[in-house]
Amino acid sequence: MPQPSPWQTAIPSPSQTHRETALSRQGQLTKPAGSLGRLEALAVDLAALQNTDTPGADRISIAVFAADHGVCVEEVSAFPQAVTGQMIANFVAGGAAISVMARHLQARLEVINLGTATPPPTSDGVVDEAIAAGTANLARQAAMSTAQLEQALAAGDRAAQRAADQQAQLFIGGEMGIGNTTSASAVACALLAEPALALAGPGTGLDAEGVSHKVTVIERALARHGDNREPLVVLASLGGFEIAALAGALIGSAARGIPVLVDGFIVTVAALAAVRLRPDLRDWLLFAHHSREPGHTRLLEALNAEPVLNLSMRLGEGSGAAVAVPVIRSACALHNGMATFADAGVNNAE
Ligand SMILES: O=C(O)c1ccc[n+]([C@@H]2O[C@H](COP(=O)([O-])O)[C@@H](O)[C@H]2O)c1
Ligand SMILES: Cc1cc2nc[nH]c2cc1C
Repeated sequence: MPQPSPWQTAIPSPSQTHRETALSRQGQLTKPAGSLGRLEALAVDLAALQNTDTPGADRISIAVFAADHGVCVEEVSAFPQAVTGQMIANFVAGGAAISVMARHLQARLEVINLGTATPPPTSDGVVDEAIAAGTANLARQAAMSTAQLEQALAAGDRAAQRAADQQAQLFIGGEMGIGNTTSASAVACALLAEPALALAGPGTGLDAEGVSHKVTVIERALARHGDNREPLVVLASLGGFEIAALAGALIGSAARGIPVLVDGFIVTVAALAAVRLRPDLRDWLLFAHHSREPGHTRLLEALNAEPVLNLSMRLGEGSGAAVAVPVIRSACALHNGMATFADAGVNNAE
């Protein structure tokens, strides 16, 4: 009997008992009901997901998935492709935004190389999951084979297993890949049956002319792909290794009972593909921030997601999710530490 693929494993249901206990506690804490706004719902969601009365986000696992994209030959990015490999080295050297945030949060950071066109200047400390030296040019052919897609999904699942081994209370997936907003936009267009114009944006910083060229490249890819919306077919045809690995990591985290804090545009596309594949994943996703990349608004709406922050960030790497962690920690500290009306001898509303 062939082994089931990792993304086929069961995803548990959040604990209804802990949700109810947490909701009841929120109603007894010394504050007018609802006055902590979204912080209340965040604490209640985490209590249900973590199967506990005392939710927390002290132990965080961040995995940054990096890969190159064949579609870069179509000149769809403001930056050269070599930056992907160079940034991998910067992530492990500690100089990237996500490296700083991981230290700041005392989170575990791992950097996973799914395959770059130019090898990183150093691979010390990088998890090597290289599949190929980047995907094929999705404007002209399928980005990857189904075997490569399975490899990427499995690499993501292994990252989720390492997070579980560390007893992570929260998983953050980040990404890095020059050209990946073209791939992510194309995947989103195929899944949502939207035109390229609705989802393509500047990415790392294209001007208006650059964005129109990117739209024509995505239109070509969509015409080649046809109207198949099956998530695995869409990922193989239009995706990237890091996007597919993220989809595997999100499903793998949920399957192991670890809630996920979703980052920006590219991670949200991976989340959309993963939710289409496994609808029960949706319960396990908290949305960290609203990216400046214009297509993110449509994606958040498709996932019925209300992100915690909107700071006009558009960096990727998991940086927006990392910046939202102090808010999540605040929600948990308040939930766990506040006195109840009864404890404090404060009168509740009539
Ligand atoms: O996360 C986001 O919302 C986001 C929005 C725009 C760009 N990025 C990052 O920029 C890179 C892709 O941009 P581009 O223009 O090369 O397609 C990639 O490494 C992403 O991490 C990330
Ligand atoms: C420098 C740089 C850093 C990044 N981090 C994520 N995407 C990126 C793209 C560029 C260009």
